[in-house]
Amino acid sequence: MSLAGKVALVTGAAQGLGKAFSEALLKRGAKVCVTDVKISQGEATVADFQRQYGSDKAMFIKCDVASADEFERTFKVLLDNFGHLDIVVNNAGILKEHDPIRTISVNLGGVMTGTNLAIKALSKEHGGRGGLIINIASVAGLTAQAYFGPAYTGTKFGVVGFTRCWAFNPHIEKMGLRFAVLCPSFTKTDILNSMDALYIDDAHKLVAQLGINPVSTVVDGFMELVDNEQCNGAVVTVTSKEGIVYHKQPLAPSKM
Ligand SMILES: NC(=O)c1ccc[n+]([C@@H]2O[C@H](COP(=O)([O-])OP(=O)(O)OC[C@H]3O[C@@H](n4cnc5c(N)ncnc54)[C@H](O)[C@@H]3O)[C@@H](O)[C@H]2O)c1
Ligand SMILES: CCCCC/C=C\C=C\[C@H](O)C/C=C\C/C=C\CCCC(=O)O
Repeated sequence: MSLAGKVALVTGAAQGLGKAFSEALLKRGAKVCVTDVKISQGEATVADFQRQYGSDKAMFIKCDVASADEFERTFKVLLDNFGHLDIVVNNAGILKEHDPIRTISVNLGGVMTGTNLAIKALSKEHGGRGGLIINIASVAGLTAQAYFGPAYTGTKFGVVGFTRCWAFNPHIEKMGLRFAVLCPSFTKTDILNSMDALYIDDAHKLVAQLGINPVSTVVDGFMELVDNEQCNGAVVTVTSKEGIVYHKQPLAPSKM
């Protein structure tokens, strides 16, 4: 499916998975707004994208997802430049167990703020064209591990619950919105370099036991969610053992 004419915003996209998701969307014809706290790396990523895909296809905006004001300004600048928005990917995340409050502000607060702003910008009830909100959690958001960060795990469980709850909202259909959650297992990115020393050895042991995703497989899982237009509220894991798998909520939501 072509994404020509679509506009996407991806948070934490200067490097790693966010950069790879952005490039996958660009390859399919979308325009992408790359946002990140890392200014020089974000600008370099966008310069590279502009060389490959066209100067009008990508832009960079510095945005700390933990700052509601900065995030709101980012949506405004994006809409002023690209005119509309169709896909929001709340990807920015950190793994810093020594700072649980910052972990909550970025991993969960950032996803909540980004989702709420996306609902306003995309909703047909607010003058938008409808669209897709993909929130990036982790397998650690579905299954807690014995030797993996509790604060990180708590925020990722939060991302899954928050996003599923929005997907079940009865007004979503008339708003023209679709929600999805991507839950990768260990993936080869720089996030390991930012991990607390306390967890590095255990992370390496888990990786040796369970394997590690190449970024490309996680991108396949991401594009599966972009393309599965019939599916609202999908939660998909990407693991090296099982590949891309859809997960139902353990108990169905109650009906009125
Ligand atoms: N790599 C993995 O093993 C793995 C597995 C499951 C889920 N994830 C999730 O995928 C997402 C991307 O991780 P990654 O592996 O690409 O990590 P990464 O560290 O390579 O990239 C994360 C990006 O987010 C940015 N960022 C950090 N704090 C930010 C903030 N406050 N505002 C805006 N941007 C910010 C960083 O500058 C960086 O560019 C994260 O949410 C992470 O939890 C990663
Ligand atoms: C080279 C090591 C890379 C380490 C990446 C660092 C952080 C990863 C964060 C992920 O969100 C956590 C992922 C997995 C949680 C732990 C184990 C689950 C394993 C499930 C499985 O693959 O079967």
